[in-house]
Amino acid sequence: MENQQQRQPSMKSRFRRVCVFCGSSPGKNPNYQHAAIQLGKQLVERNIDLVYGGGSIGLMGLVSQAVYDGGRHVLGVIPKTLMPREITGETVGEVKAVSGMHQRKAEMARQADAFIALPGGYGTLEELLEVITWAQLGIHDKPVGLMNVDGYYNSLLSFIDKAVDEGFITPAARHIIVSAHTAQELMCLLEDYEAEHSGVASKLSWEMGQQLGYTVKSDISR
Ligand SMILES: C/C(=C\CNc1ncnc2c1ncn2[C@@H]1O[C@H](COP(=O)(O)O)[C@@H](O)[C@H]1O)CO
Repeated sequence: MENQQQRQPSMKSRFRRVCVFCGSSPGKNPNYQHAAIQLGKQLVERNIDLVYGGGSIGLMGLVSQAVYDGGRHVLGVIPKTLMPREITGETVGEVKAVSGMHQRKAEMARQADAFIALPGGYGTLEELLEVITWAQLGIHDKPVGLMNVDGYYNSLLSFIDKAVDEGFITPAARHIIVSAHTAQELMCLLEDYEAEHSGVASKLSWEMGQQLGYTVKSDISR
């Protein structure tokens, strides 16, 4: 379908670009695929661009196509090793090649004003937990949303609540995760989210920036 750049935005958002983590598989429940498309449409409606892991496979392909079809900018960040079309498929919009998986995550984080995880597997969980950990440390204060489609993440949320009960996660850090069952509800919650954690770990931010190849702290903690 043609990219409809001239479509008028109908809603204002505090976010310019959102990073979506999601399955490289479509999942068995059609509601996961429906949710990926709905999230893409929500971003379009709110005039928000997308950054994601690139390619057209699984839920990644569905969300990126929906954003692209709605006329918003799509940025796919792909490690060079995953670039062959037979691995991740064609990417709509702009493609940024990076040298490895760590650089990909850093670049996606740098480019985004907020993060959202749809259902997914190990890759999605790893990406999600990393941005939560970075928020906990104060490396960034960007909102992190969980699309709990049909209760897919109920067991993860229960586990995190247990970690709070057992003293491994503070109640303040528990509030980093904003979850909802639908894209519309989640976007509304994220728009209102205010970071509760105190202080920015400036030394850590700086060191991580150095490690990841960025020269200034604000590249990540913006
Ligand atoms: C697993 C195989 C290929 C996966 N190909 C990927 N292509 C693009 N992005 C990927 C891929 N694998 C992981 N990612 C990143 O992690 C998330 C998806 O991982 P999940 O394990 O499917 O949840 C996604 O957000 C990407 O950024 C070969 O069989």
